Amino acid sequence: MPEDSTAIDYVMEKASGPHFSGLRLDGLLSSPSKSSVSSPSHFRLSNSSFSATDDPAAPHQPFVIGVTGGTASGKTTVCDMIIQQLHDHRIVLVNQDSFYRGLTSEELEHVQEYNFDHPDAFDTEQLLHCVDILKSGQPYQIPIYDFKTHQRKVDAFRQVNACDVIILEGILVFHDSRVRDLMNMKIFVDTDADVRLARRIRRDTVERGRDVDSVLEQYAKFVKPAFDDFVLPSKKYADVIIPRGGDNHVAVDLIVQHIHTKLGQHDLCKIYPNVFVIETTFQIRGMHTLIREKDISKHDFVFYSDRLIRLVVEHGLGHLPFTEKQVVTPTGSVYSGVDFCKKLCGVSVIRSGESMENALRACCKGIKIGKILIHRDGDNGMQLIYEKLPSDISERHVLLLDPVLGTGNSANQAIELLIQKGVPEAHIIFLNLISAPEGIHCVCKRFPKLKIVTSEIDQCLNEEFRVIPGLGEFGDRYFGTDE
Ligand SMILES: Nc1ncnc2c1ncn2[C@@H]1O[C@H](COP(=O)(O)OP(=O)(O)O)[C@@H](O)[C@H]1O
Ligand SMILES: Nc1ccn([C@@H]2O[C@H](COP(=O)(O)O)[C@@H](O)[C@H]2O)c(=O)n1
Ligand SMILES: [Mg+2]
Repeated sequence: MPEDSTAIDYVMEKASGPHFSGLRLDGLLSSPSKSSVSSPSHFRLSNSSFSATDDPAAPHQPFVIGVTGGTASGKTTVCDMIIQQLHDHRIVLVNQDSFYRGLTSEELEHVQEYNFDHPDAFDTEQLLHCVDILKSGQPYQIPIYDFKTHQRKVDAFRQVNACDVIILEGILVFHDSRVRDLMNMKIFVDTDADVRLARRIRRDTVERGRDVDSVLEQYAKFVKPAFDDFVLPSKKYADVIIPRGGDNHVAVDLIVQHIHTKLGQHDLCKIYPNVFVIETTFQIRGMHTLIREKDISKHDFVFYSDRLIRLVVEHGLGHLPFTEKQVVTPTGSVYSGVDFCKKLCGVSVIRSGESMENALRACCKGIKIGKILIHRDGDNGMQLIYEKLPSDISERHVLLLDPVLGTGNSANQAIELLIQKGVPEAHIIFLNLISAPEGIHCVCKRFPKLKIVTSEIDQCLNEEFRVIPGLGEFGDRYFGTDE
């Protein structure tokens, strides 16, 4: 909607700007703000609030973030920003509003007298139950609340599934200690009361079917007193206070960074249980450092790539089924061991996948290796050009070889072909050195039963669909065609 410079909230937004001195991080950042003398820190990150994920005994507990603040302070806006920036994680937003009790017909007749800002207006037991269920890894059907009718929808729900991060947002989520105690991080969105009132007038008249008089009346009678009685006193529980809500990009970025750190680097493995990143060591990091350097010699690039490929191949082979086998040792004793899976083949995606064939041959004597060539036709349109696969491939486990997983489009095309040839999805292991998160999402969403084994997950793809930081065109560097 275009900004109307005469609208009351536009005037208030503009007026509020200079009154805030920005953010302060205790012990990390400080601003010469005048507020530092008289008020508590505007922005505080507390380490103690991350006990759930710090506890190694509870590695799969979702990280719970509570977001509160007065009405129209920008809670939902801040949550949306966090969700957008934490795109690598499975996140669910649970709004306290969804747990408003539906009004009885008698209450509806006197709706102007109903206090929607009092803790009793919410079914907090049900909210607690919802978070409990989500924390146990099960889905939950969240009610859908209608602010126009003051009722919940009778037979419609919003299903939310198990997740890594739960964001719990609402005016009174810090009020009840049982709800507060569920949270690993507590955020208070702190926006001037006059800005909030202006926003609320606009929102409630545009979206919630109210007229200006009723909004002002409700505000004076219930909203403001409840803010003073319940919301503002809960500010003391906050780990992070965000002045100016969604306008405060610096604060939101810092929060997101902090959550990223607390969740660890390979959360994609938690999202997709079939993604395996080989355990990192300084040797592995050292080899990655070498092959990623743009000026490394071709010889060294090949040497260290081969070493890494060998590790990925060995790790991938570890995911194959085996049968038990006993042998007699030269001492005459019996050793109870296992026998390798015999029905196996490799398939390399030409050309860079061919760089992985030698490592596979070195590990699996006489292994059959097929080939697939996919032509990149625009950004998404992949075209299969050539395939040569073992005729009995449907009976084999397949190690699909491609050193870099970028968008996932060509990988999906190759996997699709293998499935068409009768290979069960669960019999495919996709091996690569470097994966982009976008590629992992793309492949795992479409083929959840397939396994991916990689040695590092990179940050992202850039606008040209290249992996960042990545290592450039692997095939050109490996086969020396970039010179
Ligand atoms: N920084 C901002 N500048 C202008 N308008 C905003 C800003 N943040 C939120 N709004 C608007 O104010 C209203 C209330 O914001 P919202 O995020 O829904 O607040 P809350 O969830 O705290 O009630 C919404 O209509 C939203 O579009
Ligand atoms: N039927 C209802 C239910 C709630 N409200 C008001 O909503 C506010 C909470 O939502 P925010 O997005 O603003 O946090 C709260 O202040 C209630 O007054 C309502 O008006 N009608
Ligand atoms: Mg909201």
